[in-house]
Amino acid sequence: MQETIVKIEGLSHRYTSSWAIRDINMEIGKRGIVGLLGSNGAGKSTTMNILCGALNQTMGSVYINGINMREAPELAKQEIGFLPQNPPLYLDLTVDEYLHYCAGLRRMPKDRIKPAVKEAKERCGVDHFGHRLLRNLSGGYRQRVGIAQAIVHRPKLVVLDEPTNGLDPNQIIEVRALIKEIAADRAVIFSSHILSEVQLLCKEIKMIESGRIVFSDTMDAFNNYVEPHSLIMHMENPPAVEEVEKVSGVTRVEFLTERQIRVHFNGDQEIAERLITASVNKGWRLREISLDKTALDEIFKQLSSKNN
Ligand SMILES: Nc1ncnc2c1ncn2[C@@H]1O[C@H](COP(=O)(O)OP(=O)(O)OP(=O)(O)O)[C@@H](O)[C@H]1O
Repeated sequence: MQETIVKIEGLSHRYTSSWAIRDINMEIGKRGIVGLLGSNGAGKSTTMNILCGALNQTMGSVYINGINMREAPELAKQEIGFLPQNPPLYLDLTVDEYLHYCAGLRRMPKDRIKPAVKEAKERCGVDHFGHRLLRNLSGGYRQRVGIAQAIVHRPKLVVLDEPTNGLDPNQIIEVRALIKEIAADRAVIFSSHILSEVQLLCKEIKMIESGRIVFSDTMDAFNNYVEPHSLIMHMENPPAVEEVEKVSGVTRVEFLTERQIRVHFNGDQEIAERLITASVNKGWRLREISLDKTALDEIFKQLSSKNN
């Protein structure tokens, strides 16, 4: 494995009586985008807030580039850029004023702030908005400024908590491209509750459910793991179960309604073609065939319960 920028050991946090996250361990390399995927309330924000020093954990340790966040928070925070779920944008400041202020907060030497703000604005595509008040920017551009404040001090790690939330589809595409670009020379942690978003952006995935890491591997490994192994067929003239089971690759068939069946299969997804051919040849009058999307939710549930 490449050198690590983040090491988390036995991290647990309790807000009141119940645990929000429990015994989280992870290591993150110095380059590329790692996706933190989990449903609402799974514990993503809690983990990221602790990681960035915005929240003190109940138990466990966080090391950023070898620096213990609890013991030397100011030093550790210099290595991190953070875009929280609700970015702290001061709407009465201009983009320039805001980014200067953020660079100052990160203890950048005064003479380095101006060029750093210029570079961050250019990278995030907001250089022509330097004098504009944040309140007069669209949601997509505000988010770009949010990302600019996260990279202005040239941190080695950028943490983005649901950065595409609330953006329209075009803005999402733009922000995604920007995230890819800034990950070229540093580590980015990207959280989302949308699987497809993580699949598009990330090389590695950590899945968190009910406060625990339930999957941690490469995106390829995850995709192999969660590939659907069943599909749904809707037919006007469905045959007996045994007829469908004769199609090569089919392992099990179950009736969901009078005209709808779930077909479990092994291996290749060309099974759909073979089922369509069988249907045409044998007059099953197929109306619809689709990969079983509920199967994915099922896998998420299994992953969570296995690890609880
Ligand atoms: N300030 C708080 N006080 C008490 N409980 C909290 C607080 N913040 C979060 N929680 C609880 O901790 C658990 C984890 O929440 P967290 O916000 O980390 O999840 P999340 O995965 O980021 O979800 P979301 O995407 O909805 O923000 C949830 O059960 C949540 O209700």
